Amino acid sequence: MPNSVLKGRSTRKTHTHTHDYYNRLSGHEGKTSSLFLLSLCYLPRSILPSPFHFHSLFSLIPPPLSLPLSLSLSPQFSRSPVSVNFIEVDNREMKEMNPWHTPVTIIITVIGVMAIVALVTVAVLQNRPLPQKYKYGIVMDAGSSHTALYIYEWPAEKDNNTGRVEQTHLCKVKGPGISSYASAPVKAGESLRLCMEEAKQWVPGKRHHQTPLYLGATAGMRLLNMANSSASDKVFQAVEGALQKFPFSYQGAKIISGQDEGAFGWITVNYLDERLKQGLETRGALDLGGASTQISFVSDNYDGSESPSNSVTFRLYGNDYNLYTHSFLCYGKDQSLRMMQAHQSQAGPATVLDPCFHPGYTATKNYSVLYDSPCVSDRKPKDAPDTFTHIGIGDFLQCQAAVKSVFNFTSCKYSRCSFNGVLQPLLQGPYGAFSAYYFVMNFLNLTDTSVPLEDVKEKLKRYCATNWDQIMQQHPEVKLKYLAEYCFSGTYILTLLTEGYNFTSESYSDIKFIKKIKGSDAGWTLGYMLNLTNMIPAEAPDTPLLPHPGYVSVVSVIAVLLFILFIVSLRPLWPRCSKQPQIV
Ligand SMILES: Nc1ccn([C@@H]2O[C@H](COP(=O)(O)OP(=O)(O)OP(=O)(O)O)[C@@H](O)[C@H]2O)c(=O)n1
Repeated sequence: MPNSVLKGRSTRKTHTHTHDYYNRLSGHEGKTSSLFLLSLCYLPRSILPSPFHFHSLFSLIPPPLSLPLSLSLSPQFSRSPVSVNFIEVDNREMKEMNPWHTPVTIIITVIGVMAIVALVTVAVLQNRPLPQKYKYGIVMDAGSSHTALYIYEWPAEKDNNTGRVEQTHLCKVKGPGISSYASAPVKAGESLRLCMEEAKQWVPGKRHHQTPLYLGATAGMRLLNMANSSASDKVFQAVEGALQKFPFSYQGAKIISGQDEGAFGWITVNYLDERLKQGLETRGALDLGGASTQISFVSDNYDGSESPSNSVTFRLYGNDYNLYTHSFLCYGKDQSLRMMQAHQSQAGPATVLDPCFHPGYTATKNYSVLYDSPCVSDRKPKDAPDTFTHIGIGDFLQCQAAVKSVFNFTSCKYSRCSFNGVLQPLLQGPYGAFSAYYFVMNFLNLTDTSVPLEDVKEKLKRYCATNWDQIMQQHPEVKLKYLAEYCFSGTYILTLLTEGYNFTSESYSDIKFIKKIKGSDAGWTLGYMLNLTNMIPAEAPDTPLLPHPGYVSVVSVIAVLLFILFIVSLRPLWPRCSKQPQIV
């Protein structure tokens, strides 16, 4: 831009004019624009692409502000000791020489800015997470001691692989397990009604019809089915009739096999721990119920060729697993107590002295009730009286010996066995122990497995020796049936783990007693539902390269870079300051 366009004035005159102009524009928005122009011209040369022609900058002021084409100073500037030369520019000439005023440049600029704004807006809006909608699934665990209803939920748009399934509600059915209703099957169905009503409240109405409802029965029904299959069928009929009255998508009630119970418990634990998705070392699962107990783990020493009935193979998230699992029917804690007491009362005595119950504990028990289970029925003494007096003596060491009597360690046709001639590969930790393992060890305050096993046994020894009256006084809130059995249950757990499964003083610390993982109960139900709804993909899902915030950031940065590029590309059109700004 030729310097001739600038028309410098004498300092004195300029000063006067400045004041005149300032007076005219005082409070006018023109102040800001003028200050902006001055600032641009005072930018260090290094950041300016070419020397600015000071007069050209007037053209950057929008037309209404660039008139009258006289530069004013903000009050701050006019008060500073620095004096400024006043500049007057011929407006018409300026317009002709400044390409920023050409319609094409203005249109390109406007379109460029609009395109960038549109790009960023679309990036933000299109990828904005939608308000979360959920899907639901209901699983009823019809266990030997009780039934529990679990409600799971997961994000609706991600059900085929990536959404996390979480437990939202647990309802414990009042009364015993459904197998206890063999003589009055209708009551088995009725017992489920309250929890089903609760489920109707927890699952939004518009999701009811698409919410799958499963009922899986475990060892209690396995035993009833063995003892009396028609009674078991009637219980299922009653249960089905009751469940079908509810608006959910009923998927059937069935007895799940011990192998499935073990495998689904293992899936639940490792799914909740996110070990499957990330392909991490898995955690073995130890599940202790009332009528059966399961052990499941992956071992490098087990490929399924030895005792294939203990092998379950999976392909989950792109990884192959060869799981060892075994379910010991009758080795849940209620049935094992029966087996131990059957052993103690083989001769049918009128009094049974029991080292696994507290001193001072006395109860009258019925022989026919004790032997009313396929786990012990064949051992019922012939000439026993109807009842016997059950007396506690609280001796841990004797209790341990009595508990051991329920395990058979004599025969093993495999390379190594746990008990009862069942193959068990070398233990490979870590392990999660849940259900009754947790209830019992938590009550006894023995969940810390870093405490040496000998100390754990010592604590249990003292607990067992404590008088029953004192125990009842200390725990008035605990159900008497549970309370009376914790000495036996603790002893059984330690014996099962160490003598049965061969945990040593060292490997005992690999066990973690758990109830919940990230808000969901550890147990077979979640794994069961994940399997039946195909919620765990065999292959690792394709994940988007960038999460939503990352995507928006990248698009925004690209948009800003494009904008800068666009501005720089117009460099030939940039206005210039004069080499010697007219500011003194
Ligand atoms: N606070 C509690 C709750 C339960 N229990 C015991 O824990 C066992 C129940 O465990 P659970 O996993 O619920 O077993 P079920 O599902 O009923 O049994 P199964 O899986 O063998 O059918 C029962 O022996 C019960 O007496 C306990 O000792 N303390």
